[in-house]
Amino acid sequence: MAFFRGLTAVSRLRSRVAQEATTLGGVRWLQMQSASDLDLKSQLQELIPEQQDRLKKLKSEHGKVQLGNITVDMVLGGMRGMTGMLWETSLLDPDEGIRFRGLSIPECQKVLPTAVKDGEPLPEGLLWLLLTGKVPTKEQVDALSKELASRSSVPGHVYKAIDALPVTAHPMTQFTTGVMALQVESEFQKAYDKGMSKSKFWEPTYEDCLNLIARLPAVASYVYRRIFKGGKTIAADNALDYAANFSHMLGFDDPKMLELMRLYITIHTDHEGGNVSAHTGHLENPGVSVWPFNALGKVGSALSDPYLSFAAALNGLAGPLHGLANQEVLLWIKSVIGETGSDVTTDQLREYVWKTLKSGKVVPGFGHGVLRKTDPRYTCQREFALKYLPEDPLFQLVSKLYEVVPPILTELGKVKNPWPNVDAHSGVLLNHFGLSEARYYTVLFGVSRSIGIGSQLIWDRALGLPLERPKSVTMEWLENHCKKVAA
Ligand SMILES: CC(=O)SCCNC(=O)CCNC(=O)[C@H](O)C(C)(C)COP(=O)(O)OP(=O)(O)OC[C@H]1O[C@@H](n2cnc3c(N)ncnc32)[C@H](O)[C@@H]1OP(=O)(O)O
Ligand SMILES: O=C([O-])CC(=O)C(=O)O
Repeated sequence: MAFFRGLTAVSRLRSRVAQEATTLGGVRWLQMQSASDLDLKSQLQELIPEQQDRLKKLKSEHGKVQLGNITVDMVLGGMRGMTGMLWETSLLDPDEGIRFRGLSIPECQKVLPTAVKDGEPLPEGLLWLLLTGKVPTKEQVDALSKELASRSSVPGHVYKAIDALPVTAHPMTQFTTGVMALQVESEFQKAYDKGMSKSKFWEPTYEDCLNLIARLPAVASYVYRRIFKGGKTIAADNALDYAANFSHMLGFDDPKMLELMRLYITIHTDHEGGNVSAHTGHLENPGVSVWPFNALGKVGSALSDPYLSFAAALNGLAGPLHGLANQEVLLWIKSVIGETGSDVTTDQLREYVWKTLKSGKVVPGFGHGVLRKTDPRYTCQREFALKYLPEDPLFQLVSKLYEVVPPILTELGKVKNPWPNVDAHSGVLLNHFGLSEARYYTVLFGVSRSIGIGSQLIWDRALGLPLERPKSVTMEWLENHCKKVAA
């Protein structure tokens, strides 16, 4: 395939000194040298007018082209298979999995800058890629690391807001409260209140999103240390990259754990637009708010600022069928061991899976709303485990589950995808390096997802995407409609 042949040429391309642009598989590879090329916002400034024209042309020339039929099943089935929104930063193929601006996870691992030789991609590089569609140079990624560090200071009232909650509150509740408290500094809200013109909305959105992404590791690690380490916080080391600094503030400095955090933050960022958290953030619904901040949605249900939107997204992520599944997987694995002992046989495992299903529960970490094969985010975490922790007993149990669970789910006859998803693997990796508090895991997912949701939010504003408001109908309406169609 031309795209893969193109990829082998990427390293040659990237080593060229002269400015050069080629189009490969929808991604434009660009090697640049000037100082302003290191500034992400300047890059966007250049890209936005051409993308606005592209959207205008698409609308005017192809606005009436049909994308498929909507069936009653789709309306009743959570809109599965219904193409209904624009999401530029990533696209999910049911068999191949996610592509970030056209690049699969293995391709990102090949071309995105790393902190160590042959290491995992730096999440700053993925942020750059999601926002611009271009693979950044190491210099661009380093500049973005510095920029995020310079934006990372968290106002004291945020910690006070978190401290107002009982320490027993779920980490996601504490984290979302912190995000809502950050909202009082929203640049978008200030600009909107001053009457800023719509054409400029993307700029304060950019400021808010970058500030939000930059500040989340400090808020998230505060929550972790408050709940699990007696409130003893660790100061940031702003010389480190984004993921390494986050790991450091959590209390984990093992170089392998830093690599894991870089991989973890990179792969959880974005999963096209229809997943619960991304879609919720896109809808920007300030109705999903957390006491005592529920009076803050004054910018209105359309154009809620990035903090409000992201807090709403986090509330969706906190559901056990979505992001909370990473917590559920590790707790489930530990409950298997608690019941059967650490040398679990295949038969015992099979029995436990059936017991879970018969009690009316799902097997966490398996199945997906869109994917129909093993999640490539699972596969890359498995490769990480094979490299760094092949002897870990929980990793071996996860490997055994890969053999045991899919045939059982297939036997049920109703599960569309029996294969493991991203959440089936993440917990055992974190647990290996000492981050064993499963209840915290979804917070890590949330920090990462800010990168995808934030990137798309900036493009939502740059492209002037409209308020989202699909039509709903009643059962009676559907029955009458079907009668008319049959007549
Ligand atoms: C980051 C992420 O969000 S990845 C997903 C994380 N979530 C999990 O791992 C939780 C376990 N998995 C699930 O519950 C589901 O597979 C979901 C929620 C991810 C997808 O749900 P759907 O799109 O409805 O899946 P699907 O169409 O295959 O469901 C059909 C039936 O199979 C069931 N099913 C699907 N996966 C599983 C599973 N892992 N265990 C048991 N039953 C399952 C569904 O509950 C549904 O049953 P029902 O008809 O009695 O209601
Ligand atoms: O795509 C989905 O529906 C769920 C998912 O895997 C994610 O959001 O990462």
